[in-house]
Formats: sequence, structure tokens, C-alpha cells
Amino acid sequence: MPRPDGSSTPAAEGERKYLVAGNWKCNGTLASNEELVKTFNEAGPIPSNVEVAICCPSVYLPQLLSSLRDDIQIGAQDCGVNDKNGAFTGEIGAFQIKDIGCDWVIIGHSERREGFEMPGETPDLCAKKTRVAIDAGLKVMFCIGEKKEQREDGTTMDVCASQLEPLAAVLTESDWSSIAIAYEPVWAIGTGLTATPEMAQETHASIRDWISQNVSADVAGKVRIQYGGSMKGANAKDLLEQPDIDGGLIGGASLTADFFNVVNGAPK
Ligand SMILES: O=C(CO)COP(=O)(O)O
Repeated sequence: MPRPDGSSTPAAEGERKYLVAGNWKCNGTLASNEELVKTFNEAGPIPSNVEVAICCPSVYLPQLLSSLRDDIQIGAQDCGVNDKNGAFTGEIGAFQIKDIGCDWVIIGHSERREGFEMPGETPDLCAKKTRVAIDAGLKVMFCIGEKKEQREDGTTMDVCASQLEPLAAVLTESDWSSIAIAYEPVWAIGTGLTATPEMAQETHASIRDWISQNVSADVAGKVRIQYGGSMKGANAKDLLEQPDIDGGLIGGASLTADFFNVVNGAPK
């Protein structure tokens, strides 16, 4: 499918480097992390057209910063909306994540938008956090995606647009160079149900088109759109071959050696 900027160049040949990131969610211990880090450190070279990141639980960021290979970037899975020190018990500021040497933060993951035992995060809150994170010098993987019933109702793109709108409202055009959009259909997360490459490509192209219409064609051509939802070594190549799929945000498979099969699944 041609890109909305008029080209049909796949990401590997264009200016968008693949971004393959692991989201460890609330998994791991010092001991299990040490083993996984060893596996990743020994996993061979990372292709030059792929950027790799791991987002681990915040308490383990120092462990990864001091032990993970230098060519894997490190990020947190969320940050507070506060932009400075203060009385915000339990929060972790974007400036603190940056301060210890991280590059990335995930914002707006569906598991946070949905909430656990608390109300979930609104599109506005996700956008505000993103503003704070960018001001702190972090790059953001901004998650969007529809639930099963929304896909069945045919409102996938309405949902994605409603999540992108407040984001676009808080960003300047140049801020977009610090953003990757992670399209994660909620029904595909942790379920083993991956969107087919064609289905994912169609939504990625619509997201890029939305960005082209509502931000600029230049940003749409440059911004990376990752796919997330049961992505693993066995399906990575077919997904990453799609012209608008510029990487992955990987949950379960990033907790195993299979993560590197995703990294190596990017077309050369
Ligand atoms: O939520 C995800 C990444 O953020 C995807 O999780 P799974 O890869 O386990 O489906």
C-alpha cells in the first residue's frame, strides 16, 4: 500500500529505522533479569537498520543501565504527569527517568488506559504526560489501539483518532521526532491473536494518513509506527515487511530469547 506522503518505499529503504522494543510489563526479578540480560548480550549483532530498546519495571532500570549491552536503549513503562520534584507519593518523574540515563518512556499503554483497581488514564492525561516526558528530554512510545468490540463495530480508526487528537494538540511539529506511535489492538495483547499483517498494515496506513492530515505530510513520512500484540519471532517478518509497520512493541516474547528473532525479522 502506498504511503500517504506519496511514496511506497518500505521503511527499510526509507528514512524510518525499525524500532523493536520490549515491554517487560510487571515481570522479572534481579535474578531473572540477570539471565535475560546475559541472553540478550550474547545474542549477536543488531542489524544496522534496527533500533532496539527494553522498557523494564522502573525499579530495575539501574540494573539494566549497568548491565545491558550499550546498543540496546533502555526505557520506563510510564511516568508521572508532574514535571518536577514534589509531593507526589509513588510517582516517578520523567525528569528522574532521564536523570538516571534512560532514553525512552512508554505512555498510554492500554493496560494503563484501562486502569487496574483505579480509574484508567484518559487521552488527555496521556497527552500531558507525553508533553512532560518530551520536555524532560525523553523519547516516547505512545500507545493507541482499539478493543475487540470497537474493531467489530468498525470504529477502529475513530478510537485511534480520539487517542491521537489530544497528543497532536500538545506537540509542536518538531516534537514528533521524539515520538513513536505503538499501535496495539487491545484484543491482540497477550492473547496469541495477532492482527494479520494486512489488517495491521491497513490500520497503520490509516494512522499515518491521520497524521498527514492533522499534523503534516513531513511528520507522517518520518514518524515510526510500531505494531504490538502477540508479536514474536514466528510472525515478525511478515508484519515488518508491511510498508507502514516500522517496528514492534513486544510483551511476552521480550521476556525470552525469541525477542532477538523479532529484531532479526526486520527486512534488511
Ligand atoms: O502489550 C504489549 C506490548 O506493549 C504486547 O504484549 P504481548 O506481546 O504479550 O501481546
